[in-house]
Amino acid sequence: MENTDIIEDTTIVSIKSLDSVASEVKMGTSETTEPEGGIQYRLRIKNIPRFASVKMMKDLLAKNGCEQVKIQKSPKWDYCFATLKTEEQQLYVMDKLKGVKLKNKELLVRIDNVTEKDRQALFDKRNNEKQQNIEQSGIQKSPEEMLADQVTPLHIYEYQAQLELKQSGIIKSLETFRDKMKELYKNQYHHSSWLLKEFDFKLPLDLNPMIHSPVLKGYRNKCEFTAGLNLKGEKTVGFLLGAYKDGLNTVLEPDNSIHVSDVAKKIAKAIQSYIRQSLYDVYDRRTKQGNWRQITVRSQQCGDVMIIIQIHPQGLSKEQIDLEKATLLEFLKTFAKKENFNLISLIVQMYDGVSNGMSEDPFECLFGTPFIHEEMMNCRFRISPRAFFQTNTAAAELLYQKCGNIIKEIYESKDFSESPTLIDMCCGTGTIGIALSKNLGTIIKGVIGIELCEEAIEDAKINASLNGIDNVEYILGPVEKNLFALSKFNNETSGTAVAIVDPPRAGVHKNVIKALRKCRAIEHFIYISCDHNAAIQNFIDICRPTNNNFPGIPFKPVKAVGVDLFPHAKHVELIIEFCRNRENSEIQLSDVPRMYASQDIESKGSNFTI
Ligand SMILES: C[S@@+](CC[C@H](N)C(=O)[O-])C[C@H]1O[C@@H](n2cnc3c(N)ncnc32)[C@H](O)[C@@H]1O
Repeated sequence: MENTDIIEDTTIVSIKSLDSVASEVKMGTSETTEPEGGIQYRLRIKNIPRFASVKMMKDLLAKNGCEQVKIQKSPKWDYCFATLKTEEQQLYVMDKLKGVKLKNKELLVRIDNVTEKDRQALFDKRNNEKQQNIEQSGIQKSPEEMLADQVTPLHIYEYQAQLELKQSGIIKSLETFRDKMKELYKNQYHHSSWLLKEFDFKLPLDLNPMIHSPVLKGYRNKCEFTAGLNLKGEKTVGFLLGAYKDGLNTVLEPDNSIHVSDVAKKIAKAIQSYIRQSLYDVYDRRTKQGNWRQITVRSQQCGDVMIIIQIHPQGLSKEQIDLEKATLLEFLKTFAKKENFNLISLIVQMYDGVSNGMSEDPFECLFGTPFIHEEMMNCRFRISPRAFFQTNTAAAELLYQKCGNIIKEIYESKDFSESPTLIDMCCGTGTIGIALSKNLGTIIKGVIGIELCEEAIEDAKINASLNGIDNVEYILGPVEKNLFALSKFNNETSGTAVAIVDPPRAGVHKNVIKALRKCRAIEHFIYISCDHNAAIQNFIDICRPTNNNFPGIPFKPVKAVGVDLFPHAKHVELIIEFCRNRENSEIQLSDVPRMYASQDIESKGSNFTI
């Protein structure tokens, strides 16, 4: 639900001391403690490329003896902020960055401290600006309509029109991809006849009609609600209207949110009434006061419900916290019984940091098990609180089935001497590998899953045995750092492999694409993207001509299909099947469609633009 452009690294603020100066600098180790005196010791680091990521800046600082500094950077900025806990640390970092260059440009570092008063004034200014913009736009919308536009921006369209909009978004991304490929293959038409083929929409692949979501209302199995104040100043559990960065801090109930399930709405309302009677305030992100922060409800298709309540412990004694937990537990157990839902897991997280969302702080399970289950594709999956699970189970089932059908078609249509190993990259709780292994039988020889989230990997291991899949291996860590899982297939005897890459919105690191290209055992793979626009660069790198940076035989796209997991919202999942592009003989003139044939292919191709 959150929408933040600013990528913020919220890890602890501490500096590794490399010399005697540093050893005098005593660093705190917890990000969660507020800076002394309400001052944020901030450095503005200028002269950096816009594309520099938080990680790149962190690595640069670490290389210069400053480790784990909190960095804020938006992809649009040619600067970033580094926040330190004390003035000493600030001066230390400033000193260390003197004369340091990034991409041949010397960094410009200046102190840009923020006091609590400044921060609140900025918040108020943005809030006023936002209100003025709304007034000036002349569009009179109720707060409920504004919230609906924000969380389900396509809600005003009929479902068919929503699908058409999403399909045209996919076409646009694929056209951008196609145009870029044409540029890259400009003088190498003999390697890219696939770009000349005209499929539907003049795209160089078959784009199938969108697969609809079988459920249009209340489909989300996970909702993150904020505890805050509504427009009347009453404690409310629901969605934040607008974004905090715009100075907005109002929370509205999810009653009219079409994608929220009935059970999640009921739970939000019940916890709201509980909080309204509580002596403790909701957490105010402007003043950083208050206790009730966030309520996450996971309500699975199979009936399992998990509730996670996040509380800021400030001002509360241990006795008060214990009493609150016990009262909450009784309240929610009774409520679940009365409303007849299956409360499987009630979890509390105490979190005193300033960032929003789920933190790394521990969870305490007050009731039931620290996980729930979901059922799909004839399988049962355990899901831990931090593990990713597709938010629309019924539509995710269609997504996985489609991937299964693609693999089935590939391996049944050709005479493959042996079944491939399925490499499930970014496997979450192991859903795709396990579901396909179980449903495709001997077509899949075994599964290797790679995933960043430790809890998800633990779930995946349990899920494999829950579903009787034994030929599995799970690797914990970022895919880009575990590429041995692919390179080990370069051995002649290691057999064949098929990969499914299902990364988060930004796509995968380019080293993953390079490794896929270099992996001799992979002839086909499937890329599932939940942000086709952001994935274009990955698609380009998958198919670009071979060079020193991108070795290996390039792939070409074969077919694509959108699967709508998010009715009323803008996102859509896009599946693209890629296969190795083994053409290396010059294409025949007769292969060139008429629109290109008029150009002089024989004239060395240098002017020939595909
Ligand atoms: C879109 S989800 C897909 C999960 C799974 N395939 C499914 O369908 O449930 C992306 C997953 O990638 C994981 N992830 C994010 N960055 C990663 C990385 N660099 N390496 C490995 N996994 C990553 C996330 O934790 C998340 O579980």
